[in-house]
Amino acid sequence: MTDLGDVLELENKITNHEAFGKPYKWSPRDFELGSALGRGKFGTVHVAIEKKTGYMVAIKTLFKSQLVKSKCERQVLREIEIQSHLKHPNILRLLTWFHDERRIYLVVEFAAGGELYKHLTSAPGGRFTEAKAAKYIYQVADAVEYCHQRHVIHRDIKPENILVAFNGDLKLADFGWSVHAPSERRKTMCGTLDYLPPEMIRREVYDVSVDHWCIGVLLYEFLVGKPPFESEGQDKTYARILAVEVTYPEHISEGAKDLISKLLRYQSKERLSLEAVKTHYWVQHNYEAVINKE
Ligand SMILES: Nc1ncnc2c1ncn2[C@@H]1O[C@H](COP(=O)(O)OP(=O)(O)OP(=O)(O)O)[C@@H](O)[C@H]1O
Repeated sequence: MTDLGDVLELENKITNHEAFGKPYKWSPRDFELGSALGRGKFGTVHVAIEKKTGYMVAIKTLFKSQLVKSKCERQVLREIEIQSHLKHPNILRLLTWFHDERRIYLVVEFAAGGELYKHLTSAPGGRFTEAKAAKYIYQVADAVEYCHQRHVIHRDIKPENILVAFNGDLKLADFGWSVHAPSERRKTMCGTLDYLPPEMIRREVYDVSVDHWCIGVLLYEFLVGKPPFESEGQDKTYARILAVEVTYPEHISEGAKDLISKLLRYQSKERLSLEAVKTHYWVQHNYEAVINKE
């Protein structure tokens, strides 16, 4: 099935969703809107409190006119459809959604720590300790493994798309680029330049293992403070990705290097499984150190 066919099928599902088109019981009046948490391409995110329960949430408001203008309606519908089915402690929960004439409201779990990217840039030396990086990579691998078991590829894993909960746990967010992986493998180019795997640069068909590559890039960025293939121009970045040209600063341990190098494999089939990431000796050893400290 083509990408478009896929999206149309999902759109059809949404318009047949029991909550769609009905004067749904949730409305903005159910929530006390608080301060703005940030701005995205299509609207603003506010912290809010559900009036009856006092439950704290985040509400993302999207303007329909802007979505239509940017031809992103389908992408957003896809994001809603996919995220509403994912229930995992390290995936940002979409609690409910509703819409009025002008806006779509997404009610999501509140992640009090904000973007992981900010945590990384403000950490000493702009990088995480190996213990923290191991905990985080375990949680991301567990969340992504859960997605893959449900045939969902995230395709855009990077620190900007991960939030931090009040208790310090990670919440994978931003499923705007994610897709339900059909049996046939896919060919669309997407994702962030620094995180693109070779098969996407070469515009070849790809599968869930694109996310394994991104977890390798993510771990490198956690430990070094910048992604491994970062270069001045796009062409240079592409060339370095295709050559899998990775250099490790001296402070990176052998265990971390071993794990990164087993994820950053040109051949997608050779990339370590997510189960193997979680049980990798470097992750286990360092994650235990964090648990004992907490
Ligand atoms: N659930 C949440 N809890 C806490 N802060 C959030 C939450 N969701 C979003 N934010 C904050 O609001 C900002 C904007 O989020 P949003 O998801 O709209 O945009 P984005 O992902 O940065 O951009 P884009 O529109 O390109 O996807 C985020 O950068 C983050 O700081």
